[in-house]
Amino acid sequence: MKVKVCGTTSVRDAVLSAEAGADALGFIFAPVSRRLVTAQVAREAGLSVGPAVARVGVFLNQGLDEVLRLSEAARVSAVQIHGPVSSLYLEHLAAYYPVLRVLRPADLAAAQDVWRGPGQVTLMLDAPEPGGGQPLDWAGLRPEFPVGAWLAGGLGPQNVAQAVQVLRPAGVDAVSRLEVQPGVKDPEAVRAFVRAAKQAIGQSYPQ
Ligand SMILES: O=C(O)c1ccccc1NCC(=O)[C@H](O)[C@H](O)COP(=O)(O)O
Repeated sequence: MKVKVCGTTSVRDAVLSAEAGADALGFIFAPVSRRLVTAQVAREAGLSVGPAVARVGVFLNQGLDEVLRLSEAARVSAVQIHGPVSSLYLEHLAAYYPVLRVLRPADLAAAQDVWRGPGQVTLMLDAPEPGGGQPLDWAGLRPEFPVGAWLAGGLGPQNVAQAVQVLRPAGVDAVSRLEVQPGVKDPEAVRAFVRAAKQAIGQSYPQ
């Protein structure tokens, strides 16, 4: 199971998350976000942690040209796509980058746009408001939670172990419970989140 720390806006926070053991850092390029980062800062932050840590560009309702341009400029290693997009959009993007496709649980059944062709598209289930800190109903989601999917939505140091035990996601992602203010990490919360998530792996997955 992978652990992603999202909403990275500085070199300091990138290094902090990497040293805490995060497998992936999220850089949000959606203009509506309070954690918006420039491609230049994301690139510097990504370079500061080295190639073992995935650098994920996060997008919401943005066109392909913009996603590809910003991803190239920031030198990300994967992209995360929120909002309605077509299967053609995902197909195109997956030719360039591994894709984390974010859906709300309500959209899961009708998700026709999850790409199943060549290229890597991984599902992530998140709350309706990205970065809003609202946990999903893990028990209710259990029967339909897709194997290999990631989980986000209101995860933090206090609850990530329980979420992992219930759903056994392939990855977890969090932002708002790891901050002192939007876009600024709380070092203790980041360390505790990564530690709790990694400990939960040992207790929740068959060896
Ligand atoms: O966090 C944002 O501001 C944001 C804005 C627009 C699109 C995506 C955004 N965040 C994406 C993430 O990956 C968050 O980590 C995920 O939604 C979970 O957030 P939280 O519930 O606050 O942990």
